[in-house]
Amino acid sequence: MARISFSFLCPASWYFTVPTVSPFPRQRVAFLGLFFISCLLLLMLIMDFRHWGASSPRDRQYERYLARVGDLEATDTEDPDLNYGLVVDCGSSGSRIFVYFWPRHNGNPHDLLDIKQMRDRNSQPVVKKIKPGISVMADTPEHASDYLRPLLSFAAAHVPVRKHKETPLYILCTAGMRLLPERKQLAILADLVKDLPLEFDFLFSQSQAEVISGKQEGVYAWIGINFVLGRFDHEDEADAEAPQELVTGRRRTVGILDMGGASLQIAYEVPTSTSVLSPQEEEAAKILLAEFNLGCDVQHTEHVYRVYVTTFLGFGGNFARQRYEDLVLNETLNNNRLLGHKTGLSPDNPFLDPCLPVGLTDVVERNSQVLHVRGRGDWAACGAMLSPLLARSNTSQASLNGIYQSPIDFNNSEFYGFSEFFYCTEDVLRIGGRYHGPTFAKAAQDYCGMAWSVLTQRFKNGLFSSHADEHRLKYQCFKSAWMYQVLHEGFHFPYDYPNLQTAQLVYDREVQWTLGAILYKTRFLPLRDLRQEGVRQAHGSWFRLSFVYNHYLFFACILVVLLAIILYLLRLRRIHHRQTRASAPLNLLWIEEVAPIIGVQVGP
Ligand SMILES: Nc1nc2c(ncn2[C@@H]2O[C@H](COP(=O)(O)OP(=O)(O)OP(=O)(O)O)[C@@H](O)[C@H]2O)c(=O)[nH]1
Repeated sequence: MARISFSFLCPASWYFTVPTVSPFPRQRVAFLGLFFISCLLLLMLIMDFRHWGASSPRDRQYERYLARVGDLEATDTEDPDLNYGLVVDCGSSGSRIFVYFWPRHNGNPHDLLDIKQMRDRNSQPVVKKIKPGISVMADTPEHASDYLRPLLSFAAAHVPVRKHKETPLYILCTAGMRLLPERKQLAILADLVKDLPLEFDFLFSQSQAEVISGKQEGVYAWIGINFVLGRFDHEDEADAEAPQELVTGRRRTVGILDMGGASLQIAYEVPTSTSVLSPQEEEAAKILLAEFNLGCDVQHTEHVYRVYVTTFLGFGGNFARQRYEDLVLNETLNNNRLLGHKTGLSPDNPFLDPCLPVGLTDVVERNSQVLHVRGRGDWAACGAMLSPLLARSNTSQASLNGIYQSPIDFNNSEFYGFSEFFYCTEDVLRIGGRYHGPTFAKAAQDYCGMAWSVLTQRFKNGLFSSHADEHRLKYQCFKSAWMYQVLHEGFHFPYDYPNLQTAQLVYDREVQWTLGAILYKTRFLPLRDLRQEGVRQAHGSWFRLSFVYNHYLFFACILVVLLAIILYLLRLRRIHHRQTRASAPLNLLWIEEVAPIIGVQVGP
């Protein structure tokens, strides 16, 4: 048995033997070896391609952590690769501008743009708020652009000037404007479209200034929070932070409750097949369902979401108070007329309002009618008085205003409450975060029962949140009772529902519907980036797959070449053996022929 050493290829100890009895098996072994190694390499290549662009779950979690930390840092305005976008939220109680930015799209068509709120040099979010709402310009629409100027000047000072031209500006108006006649809405928007481009260089056209529907507002809020929570990530089960959150291969999304000054929104994802409905309910459900694709391409159907979304105009905290005052004024004056009373007609005979803190005095005026009120801070009585304002119907499938509500699985769901849901729990009660019905009710009841003089003293002593103002103090009792009624009586949330978080910041990001709006409006931008990238790489794509780019391919080539050399050497050796055997008789012949001539003796 001959031993063939491959020491020129491998370390000295890496040698193996091949029988030399027959050259055929030896060659077969070599071929088998080549085949085996090639398969191995192919497998490695396939695995490498599968994971191309994807990192391990641990890496992903670490990347997410880093991204969250990065979110808190000042935005690098020197970075030429950053894009910016502006959203003005023109609400009923005020207007705010949010400045967002995002780096180039990462190239994965499954991902949305990584949009974040811009932070200034001091790492503070770039946001500015003004009061009152834009609807105050209803009678002087020609000055609407003057009203918004402070907000846009503020944004212009933060976004790098070289980026202004490519920075989209969206002016989106909500319930305050919705309540105006259409003619007045259009006059305000027309003034913005005409005058703002004269002064500011942002990317802005007529379609970018609009009064959005409550349904849109709800969907945007839903998109915003689910994006911040990473619920649109489509990952392997092993990658999920909480694997039970995964439903049919994607993460379970959270629902939202958003109570503004004038309107209220609820939105949550519903399964494609809901329980059996009557034809009328089926019809109602269709109107209240929004189906949309967050993918950058219509073909990416894994980004299609079906969301139940409803808006209730007049159910926001401030507007609900107005409706309540209307109700109280009308009922009191009617009773006065019928019973000959004089309740509320003078300060010394006020209407005792259970929804105001004890001792707080106020005057309600409607047209020429006046009602004097004084708080008596009775949480239970306040709740009872609010009940008619919920306008519920008798069916259990309906929520506020008798509107059909898609079933919520209260044992397997998660909700976030924004705006008034957060302010009511946090500003003065300081129990924002995880909501617990009985705890909230107790704290709100205690607040209502406090004397107004005590509350104002506590306010002066700075015992409440820095966001709390006198308006909050005054209406906290009413708003907390309203929020409680809406949640439990209107939307049928169990009193001990454990999965509601009230929030303004999530992972230190301010979660507003405006974030969802810009995500939705820029959802096709990744497609544009991907196309550009595609064109750029058209020539380089083969090169990307070449051995210079992929080290497995590089090693594969080297091994193939080396194996080819080995085979060649084996073949040479075989030929050499054959020749040696064939030349042996010749040698003998040569000896026989030549020996006599030169006198050599052959043999014994
Ligand atoms: N504590 C606190 N209260 C706020 C803040 N912003 C607004 N509010 C108050 O919360 C109430 C509701 O305001 P928003 O949530 O901004 O609602 P809006 O956008 O004006 O109302 P809609 O047009 O119905 O969406 C108002 O009474 C505001 O005065 C804030 O940042 N902190």
